[in-house]
Amino acid sequence: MSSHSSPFRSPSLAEAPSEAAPDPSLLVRQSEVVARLKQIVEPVLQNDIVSLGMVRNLRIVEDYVYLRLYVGTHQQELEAEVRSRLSDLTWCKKLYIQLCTIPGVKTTLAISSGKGGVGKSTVSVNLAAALAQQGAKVGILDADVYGPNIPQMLGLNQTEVQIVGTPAGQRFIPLEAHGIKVMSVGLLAEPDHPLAWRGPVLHKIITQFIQEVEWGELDYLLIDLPPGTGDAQITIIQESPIRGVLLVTTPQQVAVADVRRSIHMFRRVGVPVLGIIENMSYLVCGSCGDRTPIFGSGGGQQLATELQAPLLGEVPIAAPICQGGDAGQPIAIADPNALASQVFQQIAAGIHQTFQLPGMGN
Ligand SMILES: Nc1ncnc2c1ncn2[C@@H]1O[C@H](COP(=O)(O)OP(=O)(O)OP(=O)(O)O)[C@@H](O)[C@H]1O
Repeated sequence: MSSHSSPFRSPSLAEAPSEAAPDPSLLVRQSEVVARLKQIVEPVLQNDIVSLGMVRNLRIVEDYVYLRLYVGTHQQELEAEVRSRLSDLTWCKKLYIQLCTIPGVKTTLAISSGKGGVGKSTVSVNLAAALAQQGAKVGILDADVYGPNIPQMLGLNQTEVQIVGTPAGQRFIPLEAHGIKVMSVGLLAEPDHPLAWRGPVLHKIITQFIQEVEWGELDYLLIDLPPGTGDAQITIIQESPIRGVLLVTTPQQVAVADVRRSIHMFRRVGVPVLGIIENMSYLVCGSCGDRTPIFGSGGGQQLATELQAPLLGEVPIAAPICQGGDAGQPIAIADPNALASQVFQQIAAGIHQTFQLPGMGN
């Protein structure tokens, strides 16, 4: 990950402006606030919290400053630092900071794709497995409301979700398979009934998912997003402290065009794009080992170059990957020496290197 240009860049912090022309004095105030926030450096990534997408929804209304601070559970002291940095703004009468965190979770990453069927869930479970094999505590939140198939891919399709009462309210207890904790929208649906949630119901269920799962302590939570750039994706992105997104694509031009749209959406809302994973990149010949790019070649690399997002790995197309998904045994676990498993291990190692979580032997 480190060999490419940084995925962390300054987003536009303000919410979409209203129709009316912006008040020039508020713009001055906004730039004063942003300048101060940009002085706060996150120690591991060595970048400022604005460029890292940790501050979003900045709003200034007269003498009030409102912002959302997106942090991991080990970074909550940043709130005090933000308060202290903004304390000398003489005009600021009140500072509202909404801390956006998931209890117990250090680093939340999203797995996204521009379109369905490119292997986003396959990548999520195998990457989770590879991270767990490298010693991390990992969970997957399957938020793909249109096709929640993570439980099946981990062999959990017939399992019921437990709900417990806690002093903070009711909580879902995640399931566990292969050492990975799992919560899925699919586990709440009747078997064989489509999830037809819309609008406010969808928003409420997603928000509940993010806030009401008893994860315990996790180094990484991978959120499997629905494909595309619709309401469901935006809600999840707004409600969760996503530190970065991994975009899955296949080499075809149609898939690549959709990923391009997704990348623009993430950057617009200020979520860093950590990189691209190209799936079904090539078929390896069983006898001679030659690689055939059956869906075309170079799509992932082309995007990486054009959009300055690193190409993190190229996963081959192989029957055992599909069979492993159907059988609830991800290839990274069933056959750690397979070429695809090695690609997932490399991507997982890059993630560890980037986030260097405390308590993980760094
Ligand atoms: N590299 C691969 N080699 C062989 N089969 C694969 C590979 N990647 C994914 N598949 C298979 O392709 C199908 C679609 O994969 P998957 O469900 O992971 O895609 P998805 O992007 O999550 O789809 P959706 O968003 O529509 O749920 C599955 O049957 C899966 O096993």
